[in-house]
Amino acid sequence: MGKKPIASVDACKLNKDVLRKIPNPATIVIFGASGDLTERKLIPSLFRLDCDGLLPEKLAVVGVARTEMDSEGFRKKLAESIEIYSRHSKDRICKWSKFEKKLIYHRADYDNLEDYKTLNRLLVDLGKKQDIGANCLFYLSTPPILYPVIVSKLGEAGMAQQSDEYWRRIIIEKPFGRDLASAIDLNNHVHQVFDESQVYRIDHYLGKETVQNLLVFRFGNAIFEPLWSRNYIDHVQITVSEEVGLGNRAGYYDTAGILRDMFQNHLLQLLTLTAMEPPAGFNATSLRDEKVKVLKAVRPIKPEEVAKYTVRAQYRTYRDEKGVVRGTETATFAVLKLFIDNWRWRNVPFYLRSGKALNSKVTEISIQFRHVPHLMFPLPPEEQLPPNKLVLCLQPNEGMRLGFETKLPGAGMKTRTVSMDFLYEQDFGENILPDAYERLILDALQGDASLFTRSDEIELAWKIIDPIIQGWESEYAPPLAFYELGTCGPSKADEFIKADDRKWNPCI
Ligand SMILES: NC(=O)C1=CN([C@@H]2O[C@H](COP(=O)(O)OP(=O)(O)OC[C@H]3O[C@@H](n4cnc5c(N)ncnc54)[C@H](OP(=O)(O)O)[C@@H]3O)[C@@H](O)[C@H]2O)C=CC1
Ligand SMILES: O=C1O[C@H](COP(=O)(O)O)[C@@H](O)[C@H](O)[C@H]1O
Repeated sequence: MGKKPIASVDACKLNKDVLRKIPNPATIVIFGASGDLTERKLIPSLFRLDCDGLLPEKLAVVGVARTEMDSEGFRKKLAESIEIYSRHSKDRICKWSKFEKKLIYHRADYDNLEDYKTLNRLLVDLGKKQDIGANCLFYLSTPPILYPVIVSKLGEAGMAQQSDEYWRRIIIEKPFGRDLASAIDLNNHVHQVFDESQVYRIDHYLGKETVQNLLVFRFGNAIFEPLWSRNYIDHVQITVSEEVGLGNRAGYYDTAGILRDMFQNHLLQLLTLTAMEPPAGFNATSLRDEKVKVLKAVRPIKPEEVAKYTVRAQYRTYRDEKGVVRGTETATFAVLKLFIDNWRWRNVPFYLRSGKALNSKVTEISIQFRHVPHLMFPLPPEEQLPPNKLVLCLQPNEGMRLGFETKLPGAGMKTRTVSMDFLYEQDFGENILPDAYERLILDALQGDASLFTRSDEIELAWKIIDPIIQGWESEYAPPLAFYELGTCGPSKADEFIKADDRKWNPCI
């Protein structure tokens, strides 16, 4: 269509302008600072925000972990990872020397109160000497088993308390609990120390630009919303396919599996944003209230129904991976068929599908419309025109595609499916999309919890997932299917949707 891309320099400016509201001076304290997430996501995101001038001048980042290291060692380790992982490393590496001065390492044992008191003295010192003040964002980036003890010690050391002059906030990484009971426990635990308004439960999918664009697409345009219901939509497919396998996360993954790792959080979040009613305003309460209504309306799959509504599978070599329990039944691929029992979505199936070690990395939401009610064009008996399809691609080719029928030129009335496409890269330039963590850390510093999950959302999501896990661990479980690495998943998944006279959008 020969779209003219906006020059990427303008796109960068556009992006910065949208986000530009520099937070007040603050210290960010990362627990688990010697770990993978800190190195791969958190520090690179903070660095990029700093490069883009979106962080306050007066800022300190204190990394806390048990590993013996000093601040120099911490900076050196991260500098190496910045070179490897940062998308803009070559252009920006000179800025690193300025940024790294903000990084401080504090060795601590997570259960030692004395270490927290020393940490507190360090924060007070930084606050005074560098004029940062007392605003503090704690980031829990340790294995989840450590969350309760860290929260308790922060409370005991008096570090969670805020005042009219300064704020204290805490970001808690996923997974938030491993079932409903443990999530409630963790919520209760956290609420003994922090008020809900101080708590930011992160689901990095909500920080993805294209996920937020789903809101603009639905509620910033008048033409799609009237079609967005059972009256026009036949079914919805939400797919998160990954090429990566287990990596070095066996300890966590083998006890979690795909439902806890991906469905309880990311896939259900995508479902809520796709299905929710228009919120009255773009603020944390309105958005979260609407998402909660969707989760409440999801028809639970009972343990005895799992064979009817789910597929579970494992990639062929999973059991040979290091750290995996021999003969484990942990699923690395799943399909769920969910229904939302409300006026808008009654009897519209939402097929949720995700898996590891597949043939491509794709995240997309595919809205499949109904067939035309009456076909006036001559077609052989039993044949139908393909229905319209709207695909929202969240990664990697971020954009949207609307498929519709056109007449093939020439004699007769033959048709072909064509599409209208929007690609971020084409309209806004390359490398325009910030990493999800950039957006979310910035939001937390600014006190905007809209893109974080509330305690009731987390608990409702577990209420949907728990009975399925129970069913999978019971006599009602569908047989575990197997699939080869680098394929589209098990044939069982194809049979599952075919039984409903539908087929998967051919993305994976
Ligand atoms: N990595 C990722 O891509 C993602 C991670 N997450 C979540 O973020 C959190 C952090 O992830 P990640 O960085 O990968 O985790 P790591 O396994 O790398 O752990 C982070 C740090 O925690 C400390 N630690 C690890 N195990 C123990 C233990 N048994 N007892 C005490 N301390 C321990 C270690 O530091 P030290 O020994 O120095 O104290 C380690 O460097 C997790 O909750 C994870 O689920 C969420 C989404 C993606
Ligand atoms: O939270 C997680 O997400 C990643 C996938 O995230 P993406 O941004 O790369 O789509 C997944 O690999 C991991 O297992 C899970 O814990």
